[in-house]
Amino acid sequence: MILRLSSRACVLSGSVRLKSTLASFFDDLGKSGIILKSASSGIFENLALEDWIHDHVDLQNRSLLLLWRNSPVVVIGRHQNPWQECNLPATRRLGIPLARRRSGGGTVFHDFGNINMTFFTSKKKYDRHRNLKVVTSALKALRPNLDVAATDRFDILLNGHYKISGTAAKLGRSSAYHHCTLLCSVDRSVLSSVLKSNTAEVIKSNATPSVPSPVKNLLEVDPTFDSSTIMEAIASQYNSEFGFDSPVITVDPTHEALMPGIHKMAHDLQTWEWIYGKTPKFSVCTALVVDDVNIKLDMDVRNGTVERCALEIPADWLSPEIVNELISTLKGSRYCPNETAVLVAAFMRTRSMTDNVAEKIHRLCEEMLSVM
Ligand SMILES: Nc1ncnc2c1ncn2[C@@H]1O[C@H](COP(=O)(O)OC(=O)CCCC[C@@H]2CCSS2)[C@@H](O)[C@H]1O
Repeated sequence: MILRLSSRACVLSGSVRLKSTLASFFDDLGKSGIILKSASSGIFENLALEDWIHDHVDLQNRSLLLLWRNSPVVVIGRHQNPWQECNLPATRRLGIPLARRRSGGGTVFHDFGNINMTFFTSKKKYDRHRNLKVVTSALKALRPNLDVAATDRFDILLNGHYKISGTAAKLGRSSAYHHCTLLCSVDRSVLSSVLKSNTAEVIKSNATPSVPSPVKNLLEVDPTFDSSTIMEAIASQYNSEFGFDSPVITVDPTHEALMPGIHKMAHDLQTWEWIYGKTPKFSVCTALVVDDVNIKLDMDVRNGTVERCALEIPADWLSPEIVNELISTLKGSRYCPNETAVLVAAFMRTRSMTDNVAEKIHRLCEEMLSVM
């Protein structure tokens, strides 16, 4: 393992034969506080890095701060419903991925203008107020007149009104992490368009709802700010708040030899079963209008899969036999536009039907896909 160390920063890389994993490297380093910066801007790699640290690093005798940034992505909380929280057709159109994290809480948008910080500690030392104090003090050290303060729900507000940081946490048996965002120069128009659900009013569920707030970027109040300087200030404030003297160590979360098992962790976070399938049970009830005909769609979705489906369609528009066959096709399928479109296309190919009926089913299917 190579450790390139300058006065305030170092890079870990594995271009020579590795003798140890990241966890044993930390043990050898013997420091009680460590600051890492991820070399990746991929959300799944970065969430996997959090998981890996949480599962493999000894956090009873050390604390660790991870700094990271992502390319554009919507990140939902562990117990949320993506159809309720974001505009999935808009995210697909814009090519913005959706990720489900392991911590609770609400939905946020990230891009390169957003900094993420993860504070890992033992459960005993878990202290969100103190961590947020690191962030607000770092900002005040850079701009003494800046009005930033943490709230009782662990947001950080700018000028008492605009949210610049949101918090979530995961508490394990003996260790914990608190992670938070910091809005420096995020594209706010993309943020608001992807976080505005197109289907929230047709969904009923007990999933955790987000708490929307007016947001602002730090660079909107001071264009001379830049996110690298802010990250450095947070690192240095972390050292002084907790009495550590760690340099910022850059770590590459794709490095399997350094972090055995991390590839699988990143893979698991990208599966449909995790991102959509972990959605708490929900129902969809909506009125669709096809050819001026009113159709009621009523579904129960469990593990992201259609468990019950009812379609109320006038018998003189589509025969009850064909409607029942269509319902049986949808039952057990993923609540997902691609899978539904493929299943309905196969249904139409394998049944003999007039062109007129095929066109009606096609238009009905288009309407159903618009709520998925
Ligand atoms: N990036 C970012 N930062 C701060 N606030 C945001 C952001 N994106 C959206 N929002 C606003 O917060 C609410 C949701 O607030 P809510 O309080 O419901 O949720 C959160 O704050 C969760 C923060 C999760 C932090 C994790 C850290 C690493 S991975 S994600 C949303 O509707 C917007 O109004």
